[in-house]
Amino acid sequence: TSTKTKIANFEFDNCIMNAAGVLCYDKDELAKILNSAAGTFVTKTATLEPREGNPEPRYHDTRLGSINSMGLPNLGFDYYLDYLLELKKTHPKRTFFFSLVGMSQNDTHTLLRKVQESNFDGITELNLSCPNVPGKPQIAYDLETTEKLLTDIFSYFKKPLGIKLPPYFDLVHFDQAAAVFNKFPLSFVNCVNSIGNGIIIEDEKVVIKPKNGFGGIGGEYVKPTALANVHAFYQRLKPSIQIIGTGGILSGRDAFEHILCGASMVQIGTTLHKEGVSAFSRITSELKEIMEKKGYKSIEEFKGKLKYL
Ligand SMILES: C=Cc1c(C(=O)O)[nH]c(=O)[nH]c1=O
Repeated sequence: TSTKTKIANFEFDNCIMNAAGVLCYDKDELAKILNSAAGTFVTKTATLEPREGNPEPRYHDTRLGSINSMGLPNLGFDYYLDYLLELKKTHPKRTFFFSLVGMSQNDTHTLLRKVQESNFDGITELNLSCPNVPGKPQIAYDLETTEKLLTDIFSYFKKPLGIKLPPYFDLVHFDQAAAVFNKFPLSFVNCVNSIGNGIIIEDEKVVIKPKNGFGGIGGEYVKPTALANVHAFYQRLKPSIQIIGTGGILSGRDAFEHILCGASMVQIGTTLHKEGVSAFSRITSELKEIMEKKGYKSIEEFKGKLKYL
């Protein structure tokens, strides 16, 4: 039984990895994932210049998940590119994900042109769904802007590229979004980013400082929405655009459900933040156990095979 997978024609020994933003801020954190049971890693979403992010407290775990309004703190594009190029020398056979977004469309083009011209030969994940930069709407909720951005990007960007999406909640929005994405040579869509702008309260107070306590929700709260987005896009997108499933994965069972809905790779966020990298080996062995019980030798045998009543 193997949990190996392929994304953009790259092979990974394991279809389980981290979600951008969790345990991927610097080289030390990324090295922990590199040396864990995870199949690969994605960096914290990088912007052109380093960012401090929002005032703390800006992350809070709850029994059922998490809330965050980090505000895109990161060490800047060059830091992550340098590390990724270093890894080409020390780990030439491995493929990694580089998450990025500009604070403006121009910045996004500057970043992607830098990637295009660099020796980075992994996979780029363009984050179209950060819910926590005050004054900046989530790009992917504006399909006209998204289409224009992708049109411009694919006029010069020729390396593997996927997009990180916010959750959609309306079947017509799935149709409209899929119609846009199907126009482009995307390697994947990653569903879903945190559910934007929830509130968690303890006693009479919010638990995070930014935005009067409004923040992105992750964990058990979001699995039904994550599974629906994975499956909706799996049903609607052309086969060349794969699905990465993110959201509410605490166990091998949850990973199994994401793959059943059509995911070719699954990403762990809140659970990784709570448990650390041992979550990767635990979830992988739980998934393998389920596959063995059901007689599945590879994830291809049940990927997308969700049954209807
Ligand atoms: C990249 C910004 C994001 C952040 C953040 O840095 O606040 N939090 C999320 O839950 N998702 C994001 O995409």
